[in-house]
Amino acid sequence: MKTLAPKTGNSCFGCGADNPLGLKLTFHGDPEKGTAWTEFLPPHFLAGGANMMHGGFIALLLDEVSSKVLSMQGKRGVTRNLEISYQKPVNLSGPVRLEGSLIRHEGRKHFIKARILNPGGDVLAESEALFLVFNTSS
Ligand SMILES: CCCCCCCC(=O)SCCNC(=O)CCNC(=O)[C@H](O)C(C)(C)COP(=O)(O)OP(=O)(O)OC[C@H]1O[C@@H](n2cnc3c(N)ncnc32)[C@H](O)[C@@H]1OP(=O)(O)O
Repeated sequence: MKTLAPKTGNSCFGCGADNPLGLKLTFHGDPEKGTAWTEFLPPHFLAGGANMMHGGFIALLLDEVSSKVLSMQGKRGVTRNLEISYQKPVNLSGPVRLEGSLIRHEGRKHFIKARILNPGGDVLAESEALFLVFNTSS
């Protein structure tokens, strides 16, 4: 098990310590299994309408936890493709859990699935992403 905490000098909206507007998320994961996860209480400024999270921020969270699957393994890459299924509203009055896992990789191409769950274990949104990794030779 590995933990990635926000670092100074990193202004990433999701995980950096130096973004005053950022979420400053800490992630956990298993590099060998290719997994990453976190739990947090979404701030209300992520709202889209009523008490629901904005769809763009849902995409951000799925992208973020997907990228952390790679970070856990010491890999650096960027999102080439992100396909999202919005299944239920993400309610802003309770905590959410983000989970990501590596499906497979072909050289630099890494295929990663992710999801957002509520405390009852309901899947609210899911994604499949293609990340292109810079620092891999296999
Ligand atoms: C540094 C850490 C930051 C982490 C931040 C968290 C993640 C992010 O939010 S990153 C920000 C958002 N992403 C970006 O800004 C990336 C913008 N895009 C780019 O820079 C480029 O498109 C880049 C570098 C990803 C890829 O460019 P390029 O090397 O030309 O690759 P490209 O040819 O377009 O596609 C790569 C491969 O994916 C394949 N591919 C593309 N889409 C798909 C798809 N939907 N399904 C399967 N394969 C696909 C292509 O066929 C190609 O395959 P092959 O290499 O075998 O021919």
